[in-house]
Amino acid sequence: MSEVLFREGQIEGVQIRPLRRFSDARGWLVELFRHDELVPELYPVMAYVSETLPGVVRGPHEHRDQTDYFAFIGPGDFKLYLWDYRRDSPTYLVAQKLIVGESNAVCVTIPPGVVHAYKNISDRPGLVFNAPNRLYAGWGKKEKVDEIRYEDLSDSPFVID
Ligand SMILES: Cc1cn([C@H]2C[C@H](O)[C@@H](COP(=O)(O)OP(=O)(O)O[C@H]3O[C@H](C)C(=O)[C@H](O)[C@H]3O)O2)c(=O)[nH]c1=O
Repeated sequence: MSEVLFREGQIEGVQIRPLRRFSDARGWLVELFRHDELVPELYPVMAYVSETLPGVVRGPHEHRDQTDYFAFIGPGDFKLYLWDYRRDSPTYLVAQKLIVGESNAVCVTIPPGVVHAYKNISDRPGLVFNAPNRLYAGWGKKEKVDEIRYEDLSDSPFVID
């Protein structure tokens, strides 16, 4: 599989939007998503938060049908890796990397077929919020999970540096 070669660029259909931190004497507040800023197809149907320990990577994964809506707001900074693996995409085989989180609070929508992973590059546990447009394992958790996992692929083209 290592013969797959990616070039760096911006991936079609991935949206990266800054999140505004409303800070005051009490602390801060960040809006995570609003239906008036999303197309209906991307309206979240569930949300979860995960903690990732320093130096740890989650992914690479892709979804067949689900769009992920990640919000990286801290604590912690992450290196986010994206690889366009959609044969019908104008940016097929484009890879994109960015630093997100405490130092760059953003939300990122990742369409199906875009392989993704993130690594906590901080020296403390980091949090990531996700509000996807599909239910994990379907209604009542009775369906197959919509994900293709590449973590254990030998000679993987999805390189985490
Ligand atoms: C996503 C999810 C997971 N789980 C359970 C299943 C496992 O027992 C446990 C950890 O889930 P998983 O191993 O799938 O987590 P990661 O492999 O780190 O995947 C995560 O990070 C990568 C980068 C992603 O893109 C995924 O969307 C995100 O789930 O939580 C649930 O019960 N509900 C959920 O919605």
